Amino acid sequence: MPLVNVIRGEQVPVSALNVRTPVLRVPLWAALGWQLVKALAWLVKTYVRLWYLTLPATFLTWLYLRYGWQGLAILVGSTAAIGGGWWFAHQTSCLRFGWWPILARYRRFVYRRRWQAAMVTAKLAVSYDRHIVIPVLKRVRCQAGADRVLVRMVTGQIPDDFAKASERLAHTFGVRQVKAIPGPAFGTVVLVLLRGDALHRTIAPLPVAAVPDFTALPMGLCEDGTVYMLRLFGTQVLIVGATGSGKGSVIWSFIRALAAGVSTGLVELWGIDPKGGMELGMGRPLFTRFATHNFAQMAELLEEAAQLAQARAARLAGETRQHQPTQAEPLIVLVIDELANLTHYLTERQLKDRIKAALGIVLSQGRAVGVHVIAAIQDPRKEVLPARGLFPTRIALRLSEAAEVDLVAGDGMRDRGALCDRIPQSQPGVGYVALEGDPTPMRVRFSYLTDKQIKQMARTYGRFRVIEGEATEGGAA
Ligand SMILES: Nc1ncnc2c1ncn2[C@@H]1O[C@H](COP(=O)(O)OP(=O)(O)OP(=O)(O)O)[C@@H](O)[C@H]1O
Repeated sequence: MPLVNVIRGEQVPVSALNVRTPVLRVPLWAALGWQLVKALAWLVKTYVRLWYLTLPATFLTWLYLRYGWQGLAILVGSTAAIGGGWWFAHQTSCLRFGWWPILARYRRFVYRRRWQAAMVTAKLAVSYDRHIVIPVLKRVRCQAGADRVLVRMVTGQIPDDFAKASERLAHTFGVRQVKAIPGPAFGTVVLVLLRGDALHRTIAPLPVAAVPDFTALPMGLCEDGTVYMLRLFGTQVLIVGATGSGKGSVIWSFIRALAAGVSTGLVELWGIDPKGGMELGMGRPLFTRFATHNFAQMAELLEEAAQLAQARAARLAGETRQHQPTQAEPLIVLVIDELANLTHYLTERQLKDRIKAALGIVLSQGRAVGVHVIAAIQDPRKEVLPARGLFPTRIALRLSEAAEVDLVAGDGMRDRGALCDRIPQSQPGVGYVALEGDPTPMRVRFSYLTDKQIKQMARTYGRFRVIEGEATEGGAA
């Protein structure tokens, strides 16, 4: 039997004052004296612990007693003037070192008040050896639209326990969403409590970089206000979303990020739009190859891409692990809208098999040799898209069922906060992505290009095209 049991966490007393049946008869004055000493000790402890409240209160009381109301008025006025001056002179530092820390103190106080009840009702309190132990609220940091609460978990808990209770916690603390991410040290978890919504407005098209960075293509905005960058090197991209979820905006944000590369010949876009060119048609001059009606031609296009990937792989084997695009050997990107038309709905069996085989080769061998696929699909089920596992990067937009989320984003992602089935229809272009090195999904909104902006982009950056097998030189649509 261990001498001492170590259980990290905070013990919840049964009540503030515990009275036991006396074993020894203690005189009343001694009992009262002891309680008085305890009360004094508690007062001193609280005074020191809440120094950020007690010290200013002491100072204000002294100021009032010494100088009266004038003293207080001068202090409040000069503090407001300094704060206002700082705000107008340098807003970022004012927020970072002035406002956020003050707000964090206040929020810590608010969370602390509800902490015990929240942990117990969210089933995050642990009962051990007749004691109730709850996670410890360690620190609160505020930032625009979100609070980050560092929590030390009770021994035996893992961040996923908090992820599973995130919805309860969101309701308890009155915030829009709670995300649980592993903390900086073992045994800790960071709860990100999201308040406002940086994504409620449509995101305008982002600037086009003169030379695209294939490791960081700007696509839209993350909910923490940063730009969402997609890494294309080494991956294939699948976009999944119900009808009207904004799959088109992901495709066009992506094409825009590559547009300068298209005009300089560093990138070739090959478009496959089985819906008759409804989606990609507006940007035709950007595409080197384009197939919209003829499925045989789509199969040929995919087979050509597969051969290219195999040839490049054979040539580069042992030389490099990542192909670097040049004008002589550009990066090929197959843009496929409504992939299910090729892999599932197509009735001609032979053609379907050819397409599946070629797609499998491109997806598996093209990643490292500069032959990439970005494909959109509505239905993520395995029978609709058998090659789903060959897309390392998945973008999950609004989905109709909760069960689809893990199919698309990965196991446990819904529990970790990818609430794709909760995205309102009024927010097209909003979805969840996994960022590198972060197991929790990030909510993003992709930039939206109007038809006019797409045509304008095609005129500016379009180069040449081969449509349904016929070559047509020249940029203008
Ligand atoms: N990122 C976005 N920001 C704001 N509005 C958007 C965004 N994306 C799409 N929309 C709006 O939502 C509508 C539907 O979008 P879109 O047609 O791209 O969806 P979809 O997923 O491609 O649908 P479908 O599967 O039917 O083709 C658009 O007409 C547009 O008005």
